[in-house]
Amino acid sequence: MKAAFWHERWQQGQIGFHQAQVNHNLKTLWQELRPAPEEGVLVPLCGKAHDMAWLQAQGHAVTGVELSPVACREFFAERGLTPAQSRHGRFQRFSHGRIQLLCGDFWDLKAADLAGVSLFYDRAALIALPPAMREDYVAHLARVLSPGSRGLLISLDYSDGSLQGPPFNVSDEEVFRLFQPDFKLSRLLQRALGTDDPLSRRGLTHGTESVFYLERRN
Ligand SMILES: C[S@@+](CC[C@H](N)C(=O)[O-])C[C@H]1O[C@@H](n2cnc3c(N)ncnc32)[C@H](O)[C@@H]1O
Repeated sequence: MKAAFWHERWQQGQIGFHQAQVNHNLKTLWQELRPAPEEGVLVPLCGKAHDMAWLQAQGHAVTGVELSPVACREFFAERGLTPAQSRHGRFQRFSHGRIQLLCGDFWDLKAADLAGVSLFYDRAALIALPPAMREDYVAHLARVLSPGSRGLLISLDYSDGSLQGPPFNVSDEEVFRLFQPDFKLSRLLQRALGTDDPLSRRGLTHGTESVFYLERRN
């Protein structure tokens, strides 16, 4: 997926992936990480997810990484906040309180940008990427996260080919294959997508959502 694809989606407001509320799995499963409020959270490919505000409300400092300046601006504007803006390496940094959004390419993120971060949250990031980019994504995640970092991954498995991604089909086997070299992982939950899921309007008939616990190996 080229950057232009995502810029266009945001400019045209075609953001069906954006959830109107905080993700249910995040609220129910975050405690599985045994998170301490002083631990910072990385949210790769963050969009303008309400999940980041929820994470901040749990006491965490949040670092989101997002290509689109539209998404970064809207995240703060929708909360009536005016973020401070500065240059941070190759990123444009928007920040307010304990949330900073680094606007730019995830692959430009460095371990040094994540001081104090030992938690992460991936919802609709891995599954937004086509197969050829996923290995690179996981390798980069492993590169920037410090050993022992824990995170949640929410993925989507639909094998009937009924949908043209993104979101892409990522089987649980693929999740294990991608992450196992650098992460310990276990599946916390798997559930069938209901007919009320927004993806059913795009033709998805059978799909499951899985939530994984991940821990960066030492
Ligand atoms: C499917 S959306 C998910 C957004 C968010 N995680 C959520 O739950 O709403 C994927 C997001 O990744 C962003 N993105 C895609 N490629 C990226 C990259 N290389 N670096 C940073 N952000 C990227 C897109 O602009 C888009 O907002």
